[in-house]
Amino acid sequence: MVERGDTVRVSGDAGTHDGRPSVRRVAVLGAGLIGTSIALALASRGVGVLLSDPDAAALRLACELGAGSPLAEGDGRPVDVAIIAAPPAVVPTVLRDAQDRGLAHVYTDAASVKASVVFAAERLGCDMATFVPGHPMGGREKRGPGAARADLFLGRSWALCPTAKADAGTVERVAEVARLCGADPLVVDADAHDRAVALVSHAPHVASSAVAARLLGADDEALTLAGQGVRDVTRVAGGDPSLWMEILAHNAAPVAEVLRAMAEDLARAADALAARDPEDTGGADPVRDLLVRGREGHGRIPGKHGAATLPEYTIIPVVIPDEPGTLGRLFAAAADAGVNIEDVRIEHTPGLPLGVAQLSVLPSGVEVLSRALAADGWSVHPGA
Ligand SMILES: NC(=O)C1=CN([C@@H]2O[C@H](COP(=O)(O)OP(=O)(O)OC[C@H]3O[C@@H](n4cnc5c(N)ncnc54)[C@H](O)[C@@H]3O)[C@@H](O)[C@H]2O)C=CC1
Ligand SMILES: O=C(O)C(=O)Cc1ccc(O)cc1
Repeated sequence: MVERGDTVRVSGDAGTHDGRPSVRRVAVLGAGLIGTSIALALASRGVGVLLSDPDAAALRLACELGAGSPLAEGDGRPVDVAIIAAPPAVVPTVLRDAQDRGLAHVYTDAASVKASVVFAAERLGCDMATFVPGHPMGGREKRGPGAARADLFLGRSWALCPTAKADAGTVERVAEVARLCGADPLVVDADAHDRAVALVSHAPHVASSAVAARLLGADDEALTLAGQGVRDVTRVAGGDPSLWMEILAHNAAPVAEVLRAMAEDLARAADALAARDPEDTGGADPVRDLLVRGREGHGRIPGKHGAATLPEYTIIPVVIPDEPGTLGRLFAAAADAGVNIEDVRIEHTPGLPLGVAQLSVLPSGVEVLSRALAADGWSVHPGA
């Protein structure tokens, strides 16, 4: 039995409840990045998935990817769990509408903010006995079903924020959805959740945007010098501004508090650097203090839970000419070698006729692929 508390890990085996699977059919409302990723993960575990989205193209693509079949084609029987994976502002109305239709026995959502969703759901008269607000802590800076991945939540925490009105058994049911997706369910109070994600997700997103926004005024030469560090720090800034504006507006006060503290650190560092004597190498320094505290803070980020279950890809860099048809030939060569390319990223050097394709493959395929590509005339750099 799950108790509500500040943060409580939910025990249990993946996909079972009292030894029997209790989540066999789900509906996912919102077939974007998160909804389709949840659907793909559940479908891969044998769960029947019905999907809906007001965007017909998103729904079609999600279904084509194997995430499920359209809800409209379902038989009308209530599913075990309905998962609302739509933007935060619409979650309460989607919930109310789904409950009015008797769509499911239990309802959850995936919105990045929780207290405002709970507040609006209660005000709308939603049945809080069957609603367990949730938040999977896996994501990407991309949106839409095309960016979905069945392994998006592997080893991630998945927050569950039931109110005191939640029926016994509902939290277990939603925790099972999280476990079926490979995640680690954690029961946490909605306000505590919002303060936590302000610190570990929402304020970092704004900080990433602040770093990336400085690049707008940079000349091309400066950008040519961009290395992996700035790419890492600004990755999440590539997220959808409309979705993030909604997330930040729904968690405004906790995010503002973290941003103010960051701004103070940065202002102190800037003042100290501006006043710095280049000869002075010792003594107390606000900049050093920030760097030391930063390293300590970084060290506090826990490793991914269950990292052993994550597929580890090896990246094989291949130098490619920047001309039409190159990628097609490269992929065909990989297919001839019988090795699946799990992911690909292209690095271009502006002004150069060459780029680097970073091919992600399972370790078992590295040697076969490297040898086959080299034999086919490609410039391959495994281990680089
Ligand atoms: N992007 C991320 O990395 C993460 C996002 N989330 C949360 O997941 C939710 C979905 O975000 P994403 O999948 O990233 O966005 P997305 O933009 O990829 O997908 C959202 C989907 O919801 C659909 N939608 C809009 N109104 C709807 C309605 N009334 N009923 C059903 N569907 C509707 C849209 O057409 C769209 O296909 C948001 O609440 C977000 O806060 C949670 C964890 C990570
Ligand atoms: O891109 C990443 O690494 C993320 O961590 C994304 C993310 C975005 C929003 C969330 O509510 C949860 C996770």
